[in-house]
Amino acid sequence: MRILIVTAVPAERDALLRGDAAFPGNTEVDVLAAGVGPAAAAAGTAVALARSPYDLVVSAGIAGGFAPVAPVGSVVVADRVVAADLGAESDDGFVPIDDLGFGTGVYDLAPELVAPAAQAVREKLGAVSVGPILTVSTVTGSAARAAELMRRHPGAAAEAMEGFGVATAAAGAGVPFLELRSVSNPVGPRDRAAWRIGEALAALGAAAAAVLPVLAALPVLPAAPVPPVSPVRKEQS
Ligand SMILES: O=C(O)c1cccc(C(=O)CC[C@H]2O[C@@H](n3cnc4c(=O)[nH]cnc43)[C@H](O)[C@@H]2O)c1
Repeated sequence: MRILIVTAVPAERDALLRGDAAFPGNTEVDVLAAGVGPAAAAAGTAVALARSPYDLVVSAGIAGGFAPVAPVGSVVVADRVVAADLGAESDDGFVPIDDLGFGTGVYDLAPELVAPAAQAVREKLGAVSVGPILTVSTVTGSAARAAELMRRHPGAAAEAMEGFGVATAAAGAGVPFLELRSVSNPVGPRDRAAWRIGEALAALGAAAAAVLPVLAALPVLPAAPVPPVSPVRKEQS
């Protein structure tokens, strides 16, 4: 089993590398800090997958948590990732890219991965939230925006900036995907004093240490069909 974990920044990567985890001997876990935001995450993941085969891709890092589902210091396992600001504004509100007819902004994750990952975190840390994790390009900074996201995505657990990008690259390669986050701040009014990054990085490392041996012991999920990537050659006139 070869697992690629994609974080945004080196501090997240190092928290994952530090955590002690015992895998079966045939397991390899690589951790890539690909940059902040969905574009950097997608590009970094796609390059890593093009260079080397993996059986599973995990987007991991810190996140904002939606109250009361995911308090600061808690851990979230996504059952769905949503590109929450990919679409169009209109007089009637936000129109998701799915409704525009330009593809999808939603990936539902395999229950065969989500359930054992969540169970592993629950057993080790005592609690876990399972729910949609939103991917945004702009960090939410107001109560109004947080309320709007919760209205559009009932049950949303957390908000971060990379999951959908990593998931898109994984889907493009037919590789199963999971997102694992620890909560560093509440989603809501901007308040840098309220961030608990050290606490969140420690929780991330502990969660990964719990989850990785469980994932490594699972049967490899079959590769999903990949969408075509077919450039068309322009002829000289
Ligand atoms: O300047 C701010 O107000 C601010 C508030 C929260 C996070 C940031 C970041 O620039 C961190 C981006 C980085 O961390 C993840 N992250 C952590 N918390 C959140 C959040 O509330 N909303 C979105 N992303 C968050 C994210 O995945 C990035 O990798 C700045």
